[in-house]
Amino acid sequence: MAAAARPVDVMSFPSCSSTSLLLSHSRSLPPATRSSRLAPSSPASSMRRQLLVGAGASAVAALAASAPPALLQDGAATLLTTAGAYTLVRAFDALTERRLIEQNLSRKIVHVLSGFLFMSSWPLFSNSTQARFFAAIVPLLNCVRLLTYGLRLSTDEALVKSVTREGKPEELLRGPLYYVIVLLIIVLVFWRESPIGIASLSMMSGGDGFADIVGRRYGSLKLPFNKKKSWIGSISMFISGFLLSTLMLFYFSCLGYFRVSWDLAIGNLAVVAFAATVVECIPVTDVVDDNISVPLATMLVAFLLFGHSSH
Ligand SMILES: Nc1ccn([C@@H]2O[C@H](COP(=O)(O)OP(=O)(O)OP(=O)(O)O)[C@@H](O)[C@H]2O)c(=O)n1
Ligand SMILES: C/C(=C\CO)CCC[C@H](C)CCC[C@H](C)CCCC(C)C
Repeated sequence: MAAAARPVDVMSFPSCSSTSLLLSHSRSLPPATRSSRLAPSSPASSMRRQLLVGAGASAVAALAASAPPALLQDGAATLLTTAGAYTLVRAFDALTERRLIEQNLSRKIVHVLSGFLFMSSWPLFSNSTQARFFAAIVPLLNCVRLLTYGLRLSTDEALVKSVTREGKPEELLRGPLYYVIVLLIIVLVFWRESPIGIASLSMMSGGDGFADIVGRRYGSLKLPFNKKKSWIGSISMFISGFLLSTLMLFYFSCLGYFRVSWDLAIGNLAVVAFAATVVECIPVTDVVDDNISVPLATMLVAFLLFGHSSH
C-alpha cells in the first residue's frame, strides 16, 4: 500500500534568500569584470549602466524575497517545462531536417514524448492550489503557438516539419491542437491527484503513439472491420498504453499524491487500456480525431472504474 496520500514537495527551488544571494553576488563582481562583458564605453555611461544593473538586480532580489516560495517554484517549473516543449520540437526538427528521421516518425515520437515528459514534469510544481494553473500555462502557450502558425499568422518551419504529416501549417489545427487542448483539460480537471487524468494522457500519448509507430511499419494484417488499422497496431496500443499508465500511476503514488490498491488498479488499467484500444480501432476515428476519442473514452471508463474512491 503506498504511503498515505499527502502531497509531497518533491523539489524545492533555492529559497528567496539564496536567490537574492545569487543576485547580490553579481553586484559584488569587480566593475572590470561586469563592464568587460559590455561594449567599451565612457566612464560616465559605464557607471550609469552599472547603477542600472545594480538597481535591476536589487528590484528582482526584493521581488524574489517577497514572493512566497511556492510562487517562485511554480514560476520556475513553468519556464523550465515551456523551454522543454520548445526544445523537444526544435530537436525533432533538426533530426527531420537532416533526414535522420522521417517526418511521420518524428511526429509520433513528439506525440509520445510530449505527453509523457509533460506528465513527468508535474512534481516540479508546488503543492499549492495555484500549481495546476501554472502547469496549464504550458499547454495553453502551445495552443496559442499552434493557432498562430496553423492560421498562418506567422511561420515556424521547425514546428510544422516536426509535428505535421505533410508539412502543411493548417495540419497544426487538427491532431496537434486537439492533443494540446486535451493536455490543458487534463491538467485543469484532473491534475496529478487522479488516475483518470494520468490514464487518459498515457493512452493518448503512449498508446495511440505506439499504435501508429508499430502499426505503420509492421501492420500488414489489417483489422476485418477497419482496413486502415492493423492487429499489431492495436495490440501495441493496448500494451504501451497499459504499461505507461501503470508506470505513471506508480510514479505519482510513490511521490505520495494518492494511494493505489494495486490488486484493483492493475485490472482497472487493463480494462481502461482495452476500451481505449477498441475506440481507437473502430472507424469512428474517421469522424472524430484519435486525440479526442481516445482520451474521452479513457476518461469515461477510468471514471466508472476508479471514480472518487481510493485508487
Ligand atoms: N491500431 C492502429 C493504429 C494505427 N495504425 C497505423 O498507423 C497509421 C496512422 O494511424 P492513426 O492513428 O490513424 O494516425 P492518424 O491519427 O491518422 O495520424 P496522426 O495522428 O498523425 O494524425 C495507420 O494508417 C496505420 O498504418 C495501425 O496499423 N493500427
Ligand atoms: C504531434 C502531436 C500530436 C499529433 O497527434 C503532439 C504536438 C505537441 C505540441 C506541438 C507540443 C506540446 C508540448 C506540451 C504541452 C508540453 C511538453 C513539455 C515537455 C517537458 C516536453
